[in-house]
Parts: sequence; C-alpha cells; structure tokens
Amino acid sequence: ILGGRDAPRRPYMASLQLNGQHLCGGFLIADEWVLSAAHCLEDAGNGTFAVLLGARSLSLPEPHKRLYGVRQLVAHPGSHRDTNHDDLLLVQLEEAASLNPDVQKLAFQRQGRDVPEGTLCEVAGWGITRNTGKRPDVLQYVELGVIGRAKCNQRIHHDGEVTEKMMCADSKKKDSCKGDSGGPFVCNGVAEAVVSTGSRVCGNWKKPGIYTRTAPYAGWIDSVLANATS
Ligand SMILES: CC(C)CC(=O)Nc1cccc(-c2cccc(CN)c2)c1
Repeated sequence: ILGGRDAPRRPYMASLQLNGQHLCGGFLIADEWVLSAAHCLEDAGNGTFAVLLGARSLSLPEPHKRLYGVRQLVAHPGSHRDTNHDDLLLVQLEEAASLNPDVQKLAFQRQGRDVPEGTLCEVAGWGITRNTGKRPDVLQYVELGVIGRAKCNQRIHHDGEVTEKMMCADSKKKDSCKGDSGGPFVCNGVAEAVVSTGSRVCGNWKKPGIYTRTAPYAGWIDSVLANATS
C-alpha cells in the first residue's frame, strides 16, 4: 500500500504466504475459504502455500494469529498470467478457521450494480509501501475514491482494458501495490472487489488501480464452495 498508514484491526484480512513469506493479500469469505487473486500463483513453482489469519504484524506474536495449511487452490478458469481477466483465486484451508474478534468473515457484494464514481472505499494489505520495494510489518490501509469505468478506459488511462467485471480506483500517490494483490476493496463494510495486479505500476495517477468486482463471480464462488469436500 502506497500512501497509507498502520491499519486498525481488519479481522477478515489474510496473508497468503509462499515458503513462509508474505506473497499476496486475501480475505476470509467462509469458515475454510479465503478469496484472493489468481496472479498470486504465477511465481509459485512447487513452493508451499499457507494462510496467516488474525494478524496485524507479520512478525510479532499476537493473541489470535494462526497459520493455516492449504487444502486446495482454485484459480478461476478464465484467469491467465498475461491478462487481468477473471483474476480470482479461492484458497481452501486445511481446516475451518477458528473465529474470534481477530478472525472474522467479510461479506462480498453479490448484486450487479456498479459502485458510484467518487465513492470512498478502503484497501488494506502488507504490500510494498514504496516503489523501492520496502515491505511493512504492520498491515497498512488507505482510502481510495472510485473512478468510473468510462474515465478509466480513456486512452491516457487503461485504454479500453477495463471490463464490466472490473472497477477502478484512484492511484495518485495513494494506491495498492506489489503484494496487495488479492486483498479486498471494501466500500461501506462490504468487499466490492479484489485487488488485481493490473498494470503493475503503483502511485501513478495515469494508471488507476484495477480491481476485480466480486458480484459477477458470486455464482462461481458458490459453486466451488458447494462442490468442495472438507
Ligand atoms: C502477484 C505477485 C505474485 C506478483 C506481483 O504482485 N507483481 C506486481 C508487481 C508490481 C506491481 C503489482 C501491483 C499489485 C497490485 C496493485 C498494483 C497497482 N495498483 C500493482 C504487482
């Protein structure tokens, strides 16, 4: 997160870790399921994934911090390493998360209407806080204004790349960045979208952040959760 600050408790936040190191954000949507971004699998090789819940600090001991093994990873079938389409990943935990004040589920938007331009939303994550690559220990968050799709698709911005299954937010100074992928874009207490890598540029007003809307994918999410075994 660029231009943010230490976050207050965000009990739905997950750190998707690869070989013991933070890789991407995510959030708890069901007792044993975390929603994240498919691009987070692209550099995985045959490493070991795990999900950290109940954390604010990645390093310090905290009352409800707990690392969960991963039972399965389900990338959206339409996701590709070289596009932003369908950039969603469902992560099944080895066991149901134990819920407590620091570990809670977050509802995601299921209704298809766009969030109005200018709405102030929030994004949190342990992604880099400077383009030099500085990584935070404590969860960061920032408030970002929604940018309308028509404006976001102008040539100077994303030049027609933003589909109706995506949305955009301000990126002038404050922005999501590397390592924030998969985290929730929260408006009025509901996850409206998931951080997508987008143009891999951070903090440049010409390249608004691109976020994968959840509503178009509610059916896919429900079907994966319904067909999985525990
Ligand atoms: C998905 C990982 C395995 C690789 C990765 O994260 N790359 C990468 C590199 C530079 C910027 C970004 C990035 C992320 C989220 C939002 C934005 C822009 N708002 C950029 C992402």
